Amino acid sequence: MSSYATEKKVAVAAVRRACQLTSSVFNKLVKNETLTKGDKSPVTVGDYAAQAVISTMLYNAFPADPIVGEEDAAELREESSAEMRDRIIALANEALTSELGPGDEVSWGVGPGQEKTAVQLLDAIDRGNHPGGPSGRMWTIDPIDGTKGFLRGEQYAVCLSLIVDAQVQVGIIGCPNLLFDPAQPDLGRGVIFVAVKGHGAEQVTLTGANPIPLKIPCFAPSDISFLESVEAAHSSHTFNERVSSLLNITRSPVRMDSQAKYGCLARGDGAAYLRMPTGVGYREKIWDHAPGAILVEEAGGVVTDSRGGALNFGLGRTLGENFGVIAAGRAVHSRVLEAVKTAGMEAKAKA
Ligand SMILES: Nc1ncnc2c1ncn2[C@@H]1O[C@H](COP(=O)(O)O)[C@@H](O)[C@H]1OP(=O)(O)O
Ligand SMILES: [Mg+2]
Ligand SMILES: [Mg+2]
Ligand SMILES: [Mg+2]
Repeated sequence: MSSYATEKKVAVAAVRRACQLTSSVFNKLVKNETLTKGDKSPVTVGDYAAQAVISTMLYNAFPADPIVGEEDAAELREESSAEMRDRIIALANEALTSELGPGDEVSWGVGPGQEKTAVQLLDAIDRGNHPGGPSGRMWTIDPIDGTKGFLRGEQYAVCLSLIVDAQVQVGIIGCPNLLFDPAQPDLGRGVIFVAVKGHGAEQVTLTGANPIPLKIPCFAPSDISFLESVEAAHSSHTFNERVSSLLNITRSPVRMDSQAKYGCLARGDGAAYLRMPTGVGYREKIWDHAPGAILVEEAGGVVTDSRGGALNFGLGRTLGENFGVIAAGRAVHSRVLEAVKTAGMEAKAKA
């Protein structure tokens, strides 16, 4: 099985630079309220600029690889976006060319990259327009996952994956605001989760240091707690409550935005991630689950939809029909799956 060593190096380096960018956007634009509350622009600036950085670095290393990215530059190309566009270009170039210190020589093969023109960076964002599908290599980019968490100064994630013939091979999740070790808060914040299919999962610092292999622990029933979205609109809190009570779970759920939930699951901060749709019609996106799914599987866990079926990353930009997501260690997963089926039947009988 390929170890995807070059892909992993480039992907970690790209996520590292993008994390530096999103942190700086938060400090410059969100924390100081440079832009008014409720204005979606700080996150929009961060989204576009981070996708530009990651896409540029991927192109440098793998020019033929298609990209399924969340953002596209259509709006940015409009004359009315000139001010925001300039800000994005400056931020992306700063992130692409800054000296990051130890471990950075991997980024471009030879240290920091060259400045890019506005045209090159807009084109880089638009390279994320690949439709996805069942065959070939493709990368997924979610430049800021958990935008609500980003704006609150809580959890968000910079997410990147490599999919080959519909199978996720490499997954990287950068979490600038996540404690490196919740048991040792003085180690500070900032984690990059890394997984390669068949080669395990690990976490490193934002500088790529201190690698720690990840393995989902076995949980005693009394230690089980759920990880779930903060936003009730993104996944059903009430359904999770019912599943918890069917399993006699007494611990409160841990609420957190973004794919940081998959990372926390992979290292044992929470025993199961349950994401049930809140209504009909929303289709989960592949960039919201591919990096998390490979991470949890490589840490020894199981990721399925709510019926126990595999997530299909070969259907296009979405996971197709949305039946939710259940991720957990093997033993917990089968118990949660049973309870989800029971809760689902109860809900149907009531409707
Ligand atoms: N109705 C919805 N159901 C499920 N997920 C959603 C819904 N609306 C948005 N999302 C996505 O959920 C992800 C965040 O999940 P969480 O709340 O667990 O952090 C985001 O990628 C967000 O997409 P988007 O970035 O387009 O808003
Ligand atoms: Mg997302
Ligand atoms: Mg996003
Ligand atoms: Mg979004």
